[in-house]
Amino acid sequence: MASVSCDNKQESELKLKLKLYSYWRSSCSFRVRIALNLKGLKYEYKAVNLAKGEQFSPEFTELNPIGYVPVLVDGDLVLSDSFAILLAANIISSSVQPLQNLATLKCIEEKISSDPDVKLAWAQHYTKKGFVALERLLKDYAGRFATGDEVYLADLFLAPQIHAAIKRFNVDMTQFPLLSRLNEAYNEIPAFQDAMPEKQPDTPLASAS
Ligand SMILES: N[C@@H](CCC(=O)N[C@@H](CS)C(=O)NCC(=O)O)C(=O)O
Repeated sequence: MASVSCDNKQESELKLKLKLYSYWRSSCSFRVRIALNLKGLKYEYKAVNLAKGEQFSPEFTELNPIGYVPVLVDGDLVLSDSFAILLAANIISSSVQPLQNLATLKCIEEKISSDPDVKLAWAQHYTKKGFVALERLLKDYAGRFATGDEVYLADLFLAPQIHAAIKRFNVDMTQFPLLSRLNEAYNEIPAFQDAMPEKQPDTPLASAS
């Protein structure tokens, strides 16, 4: 019995070794949640409420001085950028997500207009601009997934951005048939489903279970 409980203890310590600082709606965290799920890696979910500004708390900025999620902590190793965790899918990461990030939208609200429609139009504009480019770029490469018939890095970046476009920014996806088809494929995979914002422990959405 003693050795069993010791094994169990080791197992639970191992499970708790990985900690993901995440926010339910964060597309950058969503990328990493998919990757961890695909790898079958269990992690402790550490919720950082971006809407309440918890990313600027001293405890969090100790881990990531720029105040962004995700942060993955593996023992003594702290990885504070989804690129470092996953490598690249550049259009989403450089030309779409930063332009619809909470920090950008807040700046527009403070410096340009407090009308929520202005923020929404901005987010829609840059999302569509990126999606138009992606539809063209992926047309000769896509299979079931973005770059073939296997899930690869581009899919980890695309799925969260398409999800945000639909659920958060109300983008008309009929203009993007290829991305819509990819989104349907993502929605069938458990690793993607379990990483979705509405399934996270910190989601305020009623559908959370
Ligand atoms: N390059 C970073 C970007 C991280 C990032 O922009 N995170 C967003 C959530 S998706 C965030 O924490 N935003 C907080 C804010 O805007 O204050 C990465 O890929 O991890």
